[in-house]
Amino acid sequence: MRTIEDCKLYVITGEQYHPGRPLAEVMEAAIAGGADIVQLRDKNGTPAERFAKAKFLRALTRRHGALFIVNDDTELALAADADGVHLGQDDLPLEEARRRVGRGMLIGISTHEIAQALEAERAGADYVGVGPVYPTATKPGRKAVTTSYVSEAAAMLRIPFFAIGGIAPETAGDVLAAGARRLCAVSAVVGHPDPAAVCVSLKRSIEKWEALDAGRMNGWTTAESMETEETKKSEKIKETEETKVTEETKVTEETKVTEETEESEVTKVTEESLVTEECMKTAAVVSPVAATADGMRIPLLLNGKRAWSEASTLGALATALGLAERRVMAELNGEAVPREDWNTVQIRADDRVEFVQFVGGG
Ligand SMILES: Cc1ncc(COP(=O)(O)OP(=O)(O)O)c(N)n1
Ligand SMILES: Cc1nc(C(=O)O)sc1CCOP(=O)(O)O
Ligand SMILES: [Mg+2]
Repeated sequence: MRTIEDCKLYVITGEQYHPGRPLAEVMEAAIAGGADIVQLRDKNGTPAERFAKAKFLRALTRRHGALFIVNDDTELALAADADGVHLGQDDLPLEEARRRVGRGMLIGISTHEIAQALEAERAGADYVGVGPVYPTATKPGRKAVTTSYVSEAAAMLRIPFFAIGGIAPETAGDVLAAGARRLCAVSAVVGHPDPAAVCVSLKRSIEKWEALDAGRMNGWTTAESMETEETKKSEKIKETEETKVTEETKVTEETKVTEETEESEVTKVTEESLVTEECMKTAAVVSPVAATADGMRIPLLLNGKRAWSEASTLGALATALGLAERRVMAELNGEAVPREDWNTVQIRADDRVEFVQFVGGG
């Protein structure tokens, strides 16, 4: 059976979004498209109706190896043999819910700010919802937390979190760029004529970011591994550097050759050429795997790669990367920033920073 860590796409029922279309058909399509978790959220049904739906969804999810969570109601979760229960800030307190459902059942908690999420983690929640990221008709009147809360959650939580509220194929990219790796949706999936296709699209977006993470973990040196590196004998380090030619670096070499033969004036600085191990020694920029929960690092996209920066200005970041004296240009969110402004331009969460270096030309 799937564990909560395995689960990336979470779909919640919302029968108001598919009038005339059976719950069974919609949720089966969502699972077929890749939903890993299904939650029964039914605010209007009678107890008997809710029990019947819960029993049905339990059987459906079990058949497909997906998890089944009941919203709000620990008794219904137990009666239906669900995998877990989801509780909001105004629902049953987590400690009481744990007492009722025992250790074997998952408990998820809705959170709308980082303090609530850290408290849920401390109190033993198995996962948290982080939202609503965007305003949503499914939860009217609740203020959007925006992607900055997603970034905080990504930097500070150890337990899995699901970004929720206005999640759709159109918004998923920004939410994933902010650091979410798990998404939860209602209307975009169940209100769509083709719920399976929406799930496939959301799942692909998540997997794309996971693949980027994996590439980064191979390509980046973490603070911890730097220490290990430094204890190695210098010959050994040299030997490793000579033999460590990854597919990625090969591609970079090929790209460089092509660009040089085409005599292009500028080329985007690659991670390999700029964010070297020397840079990493400053620990001002660390890979996601080395990020700690001190909350002081700014999440950003550095030359297209996710990074956490302790530097708060473009100038400090360039210095930390060893680029301050090099012939490079800086772009912040697609706009070139003159070098004389680097030290005054602040870096904010989710900024896109590109360092671009001159090659050849006049
Ligand atoms: C995964 C997930 N996250 C958040 C919620 C919202 O729970 P809550 O704040 O209790 O609001 P209601 O859903 O009960 O209206 C959720 N259900 N699931
Ligand atoms: C049920 C719920 N809880 C939220 C929270 O932030 O806690 S947002 C939400 C509704 C999500 O619906 P949709 O995908 O249609 O926007
Ligand atoms: Mg609730």
